[in-house]
Amino acid sequence: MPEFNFITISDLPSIESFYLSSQASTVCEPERRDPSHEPAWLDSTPPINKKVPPIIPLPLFQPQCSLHFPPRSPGPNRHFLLGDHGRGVRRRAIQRLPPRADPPWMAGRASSVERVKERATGLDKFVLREARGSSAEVYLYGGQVTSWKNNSGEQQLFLSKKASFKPPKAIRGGIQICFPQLGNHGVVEQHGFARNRLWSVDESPPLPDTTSDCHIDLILKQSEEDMKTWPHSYELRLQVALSPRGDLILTSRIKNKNADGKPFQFTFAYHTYFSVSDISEVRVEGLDTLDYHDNLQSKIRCTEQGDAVVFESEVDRIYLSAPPKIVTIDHEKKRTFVLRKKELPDVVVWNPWDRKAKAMPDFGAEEYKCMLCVGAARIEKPITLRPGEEWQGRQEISPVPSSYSSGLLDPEMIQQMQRI
Ligand SMILES: O=P(O)(O)OC[C@H]1O[C@H](O)[C@H](O)[C@@H](O)[C@@H]1O
Repeated sequence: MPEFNFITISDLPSIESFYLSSQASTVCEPERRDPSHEPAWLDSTPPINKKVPPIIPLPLFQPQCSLHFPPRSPGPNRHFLLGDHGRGVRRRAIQRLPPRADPPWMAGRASSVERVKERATGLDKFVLREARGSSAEVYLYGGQVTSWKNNSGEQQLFLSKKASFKPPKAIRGGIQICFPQLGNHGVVEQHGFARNRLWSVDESPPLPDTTSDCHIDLILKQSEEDMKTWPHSYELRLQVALSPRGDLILTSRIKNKNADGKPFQFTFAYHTYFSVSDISEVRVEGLDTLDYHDNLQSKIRCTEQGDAVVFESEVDRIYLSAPPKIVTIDHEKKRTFVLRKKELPDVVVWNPWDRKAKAMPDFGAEEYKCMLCVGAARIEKPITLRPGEEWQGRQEISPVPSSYSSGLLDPEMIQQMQRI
């Protein structure tokens, strides 16, 4: 699903139906007055996501209306043509749209990235503060995000009160980077070594894919010690970014730097601990009908029967070949996490429930009630890289109001998105 750009068109001509086009392409043809109609598309070059319905019914005959567009369609400051349908472009109108203005409270505020030494742990972390209010904390230890607050300052990630920040234990919570393996199927330790190694700041990061001006780039390379068990030279880059909307975007790049000509193979996961209000009120959508490996039943392959995953006992699964968008709905908190992923087909879903919670030294006995792991991964089909080759994977999480569920957008969400 694309994100949306919003524009406001003033002075709509009073015509019964119209179409709207941009320099690049025709955008959509709203059906006559009936808001329940899907728009018809006048052409398909370049392809536009046809699943996008006219979320805000187009109020014809009103002097002003808001329309939504997929991101590749025109943004601010571009020309639009407005014409009545069927008879050519009769009332040709070209509008130059004003750039979306920042809200007044943003005046003088800028994003920042600060390096801080944590007194309690002695570890270095980066504090990202996006100008519109969201923030994140990223440790050099594990390259791990341990905190992510939305634009209203609410924590979105779970971090155990009993988390250990002492190597070699991985920090329990946040987003763990699992490389070069997830689980214990491989030659290295459970979930790989990346989550408990000290990363460095990436001094020569690749150009960011996002428009975010609030990000940190980290890098992990092989150590002599690790070469004993996993004899490969690699560069694992991680960029953590906050978007103006408060989304948390993680991009990883892994490059084979072997000088001996040998390829290597790995699996990967963003083991993401969400903070939830009450696990029994949470549902994960987007995984229905998928096959999964059930780690509680010797990894046997099962098929999801429900239309959503709900939690009444321990769950430890790897869903296979999931769609690019997975939605975790927290009814009680009225909050939804929309997780979008690239090159990471699989999804880890885990809640230890009471018995396992008690058995974990770095996890509170009751904490299973307020956390849920849902993370993008690449497990079933490991990646093989030859020397010089690079792989890139990405996980993007957006916090949205709970009335949003898979594939549907509602006016409340749109209003909220319009405000930022
Ligand atoms: O305790 P950890 O090594 O961090 O692993 C925590 C959990 O991670 C994954 O979700 C695995 O599927 C679980 O079996 C495991 O218990």
